[in-house]
Amino acid sequence: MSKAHPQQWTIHDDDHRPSAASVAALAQYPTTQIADSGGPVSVVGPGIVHQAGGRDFCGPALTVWTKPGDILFLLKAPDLAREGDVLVVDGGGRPDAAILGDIMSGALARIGAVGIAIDGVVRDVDGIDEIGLPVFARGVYPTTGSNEGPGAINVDVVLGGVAVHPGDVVRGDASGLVVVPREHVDDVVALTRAVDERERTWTAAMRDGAGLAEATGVDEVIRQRREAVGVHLP
Ligand SMILES: O=C([O-])CC(=O)C(=O)O
Ligand SMILES: [Mg+2]
Repeated sequence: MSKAHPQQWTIHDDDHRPSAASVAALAQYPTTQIADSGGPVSVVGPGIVHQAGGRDFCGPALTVWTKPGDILFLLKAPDLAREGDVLVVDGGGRPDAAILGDIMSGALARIGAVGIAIDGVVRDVDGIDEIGLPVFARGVYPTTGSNEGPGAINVDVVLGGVAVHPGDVVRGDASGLVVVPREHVDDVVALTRAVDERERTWTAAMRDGAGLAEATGVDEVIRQRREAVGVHLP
């Protein structure tokens, strides 16, 4: 949990967002297939999970770093948000001071933000459920913390052990969160399409009567792995 950031007190408004078409292409695929793509994808560490609102979103990151438990720069963040954005907050994982609730979520929803991912805890879950904006965080806690800074907006942050740069694309669904660097979104879409096609082939084969092992070609993999480790069975 860091109480300082090299760019604390900074607010950037540069637009690093990838094209809406690239974001929409990535949004077609679930986090699981994106994570399986083998491309330059970060998987947000365990512990940051769905807390309130919807579950499904995909959009470029508007990043906030805040002193753990402080809400000053979260209150400013909606001024920098654009339609389609995902608010990503590095709150150092602090568990005993909520840094977002239904008032902030409502302000972001009105601007057209599509999701919120917080390395920290949140509150006002019922209100956020009513608003519907997906919120992922480490947990819930009823009291807020301080309102004095420092913080920073649109700087490099860490979410669940993963680096997030402003404009990187965050995809969330019921399985979790993945982050795709803004300059690699199209590459990851192409790699993920191949995963989807492979899974469709398996499903079609099983629909035609194949078992799981046959459909996935796993017998051949087991044979090769046995050979590799030098096990020779009849
Ligand atoms: O956690 C906080 O202080 C913010 C809050 O309650 C809200 O946005 O409704
Ligand atoms: Mg509140």
